[in-house]
Amino acid sequence: MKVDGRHFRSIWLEGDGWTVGAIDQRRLPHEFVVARITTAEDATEAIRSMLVRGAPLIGATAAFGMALAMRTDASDAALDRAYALLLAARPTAINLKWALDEMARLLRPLLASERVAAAYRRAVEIANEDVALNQGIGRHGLALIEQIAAGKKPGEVVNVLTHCNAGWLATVDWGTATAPIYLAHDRGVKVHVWVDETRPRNQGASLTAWELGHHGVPHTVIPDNTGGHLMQHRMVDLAIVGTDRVAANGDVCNKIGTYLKALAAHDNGVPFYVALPSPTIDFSIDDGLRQIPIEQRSADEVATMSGRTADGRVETVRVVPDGSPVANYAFDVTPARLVTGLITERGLLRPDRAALASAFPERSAGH
Ligand SMILES: CSC[C@H]1O[C@H](OP(=O)(O)O)[C@H](O)[C@@H]1O
Repeated sequence: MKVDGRHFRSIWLEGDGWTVGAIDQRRLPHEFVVARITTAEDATEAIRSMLVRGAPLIGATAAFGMALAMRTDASDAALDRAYALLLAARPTAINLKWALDEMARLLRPLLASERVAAAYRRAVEIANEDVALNQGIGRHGLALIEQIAAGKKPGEVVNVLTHCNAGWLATVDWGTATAPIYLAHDRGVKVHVWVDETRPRNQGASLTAWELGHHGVPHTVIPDNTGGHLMQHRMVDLAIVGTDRVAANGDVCNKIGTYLKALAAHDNGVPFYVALPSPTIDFSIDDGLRQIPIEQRSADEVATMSGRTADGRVETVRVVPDGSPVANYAFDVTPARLVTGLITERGLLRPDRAALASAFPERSAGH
């Protein structure tokens, strides 16, 4: 999407044909810094440190990480080492394993001499496919927003609430939850976005607000605990969030706090949609609450905050007493019963196994 009028993706193959560029999301919104990823170890650290984050982008980064690994050493042992290294970077987003499996399935049968070119070709394909999948999600989600807009009085806006960042920064481009929003905005539909700040890493305040601002989409950043109040006062027409893994029964794993938003939406009759590309579906599990691993991240992410000082410096300060224990669960699971529908590249689906298997038979086969 656009940054100061210039088109960017979140990750790309550089002109030298082998190094990988990526926006360092840890520096946003105060600094726009491009990182160079030149090894599988770099790619692993980029995922682990959240230089890149968001399920589809994590997958694309891992695919490039495998290509970088093959460039260094295309042996079977090196392939297995790179797969294991990248897989261990973060546990929850299923797109990471999906992308690694795609790469391994392609590379294992090849001669070592064929692997580098094939790996880069597939990594670029995975990135390009993600963009196309998100555009499909955008088209299907647009219909929801247009349907709500049709019921509004002239001049009234469609108020959408979103949690965390499932924008173009969480994918290669367009985003998942934001794709319908960008399309609606670009078509002149009056849309406004309530942006949950999303503690503790503030992906909403730092990333979603930054993206929407650069695209000119009206938005308001709100503390995480505000959404229920807005829903009680009919100030939210629709909630759209992303996801890191959807179980075959329609349970949705997403950023911590999503479950609480879904409860508030259910209690107030607000449609609660989850946007996802099909690589985010895990057909191997049918109970999200019990089977999806929830990442626990460092205490520092909760105990400290970073921001820009009045004189323009970016500083980090401690906001929790020294010695106070901290728990930092990065995700939670929203049961399918609280999800109105899934917005996928193949349409709007009920959050259940039958609908998912019918829409994606090629992926559900064997599970
Ligand atoms: C389109 S996937 C976005 C998804 O990923 C985020 O997690 P993180 O920032 O920790 O990678 C969050 O759960 C988003 O909804």
